Amino acid sequence: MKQMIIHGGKPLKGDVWIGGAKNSTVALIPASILSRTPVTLEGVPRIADVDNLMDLLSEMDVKCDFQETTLKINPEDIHMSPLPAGKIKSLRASYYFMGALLGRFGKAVVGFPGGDDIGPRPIDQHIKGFEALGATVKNQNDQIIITAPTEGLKGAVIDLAMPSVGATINIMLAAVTAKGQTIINNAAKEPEIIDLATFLNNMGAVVRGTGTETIRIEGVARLESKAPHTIIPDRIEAGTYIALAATVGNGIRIHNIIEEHLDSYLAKVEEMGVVTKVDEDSLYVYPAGDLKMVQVRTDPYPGFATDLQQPMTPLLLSAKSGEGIISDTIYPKRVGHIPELQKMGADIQAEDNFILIHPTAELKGAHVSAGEIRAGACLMIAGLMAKGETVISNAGNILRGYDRVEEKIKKLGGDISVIDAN
Ligand SMILES: CC(=O)N[C@H]1[C@@H](OP(=O)(O)OP(=O)(O)OC[C@H]2O[C@@H](n3ccc(=O)[nH]c3=O)[C@H](O)[C@@H]2O)O[C@H](CO)[C@@H](O)[C@@H]1O
Ligand SMILES: C=C(OP(=O)(O)O)C(=O)O
Repeated sequence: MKQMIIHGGKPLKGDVWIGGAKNSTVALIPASILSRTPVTLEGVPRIADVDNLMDLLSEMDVKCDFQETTLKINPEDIHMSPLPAGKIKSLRASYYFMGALLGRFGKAVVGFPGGDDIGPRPIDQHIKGFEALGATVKNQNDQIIITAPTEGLKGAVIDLAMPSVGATINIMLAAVTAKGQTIINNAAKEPEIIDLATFLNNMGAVVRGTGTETIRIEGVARLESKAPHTIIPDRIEAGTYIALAATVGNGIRIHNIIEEHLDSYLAKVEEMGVVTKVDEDSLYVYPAGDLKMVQVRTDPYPGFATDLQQPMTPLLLSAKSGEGIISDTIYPKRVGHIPELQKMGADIQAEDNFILIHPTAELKGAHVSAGEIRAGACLMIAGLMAKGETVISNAGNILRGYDRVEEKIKKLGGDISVIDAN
């Protein structure tokens, strides 16, 4: 088990570079098997989710070569293989192999995905989408078996009950090679979905309307990658460093960002009184003065991202007065950080589906556990703020999605290390 050890209380300063978006990357890697030619992805983050997806690709004889931030994927010798358990459970996005295998082979046998423990995460909308395209979906021994009819998948109109990121992407992956037109209504609008559409369209797919609530797909027979694809920057990683800079920063410049992707988040941070200056693709966070408490409500994009409510919490704790209320409408039970922050002396409680936060003058180091990736990011920032030593167990959950985090924080002057502990 990985442990993150932090000696807090030191001001951080300097420059940090944001990696490629985890939630794009984990869709682009499964999407690569739709290509009949080798694929090159640039700006790939060094995160455990990528390692696990590469292991899943190797089970299907897809070769990967990952150097620096360039990942070459060669699916030319791919064979259809069931992906029943093991690595499938290590991340959420392994479910994209359902759509990708169905699109490529007309059949997918994939175990139920893992991922963060943030409350119930059903996949009924994914299944509804596959069935609308003509596939038969069976649930056997903790595996989903999805089979296209002999004549292949056929385009359909699919009305999602909610704008699910995963269902939108999975349906896109299956529909790009289906016969005829597919329309996804009430589609998710996240930037990562646009990134995936750019990748697919550059391989010959015809996907229109991503970023709006209606996506139209005209099925094509064959996809071929012809040019490298550069992944968009990770807006959640960027938001995490903004919270870090506003709590323990003494002037931090965050490079490789797309400001528009952070609009709702920056609006809240600025409402608190944090001063930032945006340049072309970087953002400078000034050392924070007295901060005002604010209320936060998470929503689907372009609303405030659920993945940023926990990383922003240490910033709310450092407000001068008032009561902060967080309402996470996507995952109301995403509260695993609360008992851990309480161990550090934070005045924070979960009540019904709300999180109540009161200013906490000083956090103290403690032994805490990162139950999931963003709870971990929250505890990491709290540890950097706190007096004394903080030991975060289950730190592998942080490494699942934060690119070279130890190196980046050390470079800013933070006293942080990640060790193997048993
Ligand atoms: C790999 C990836 O991109 N993960 C992100 C993705 O997760 P993920 O794709 O799993 O999240 P969804 O957008 O699908 O979920 C949104 C909401 O819809 C519900 N739902 C979803 C699908 C379904 O079939 N039925 C159903 O009820 C979920 O329980 C949740 O309440 O979007 C989440 C919401 O922004 C983020 O927190 C995750 O970081
Ligand atoms: C919930 C998250 O990830 P995943 O969907 O991969 O579990 C996240 O990135 O915050």
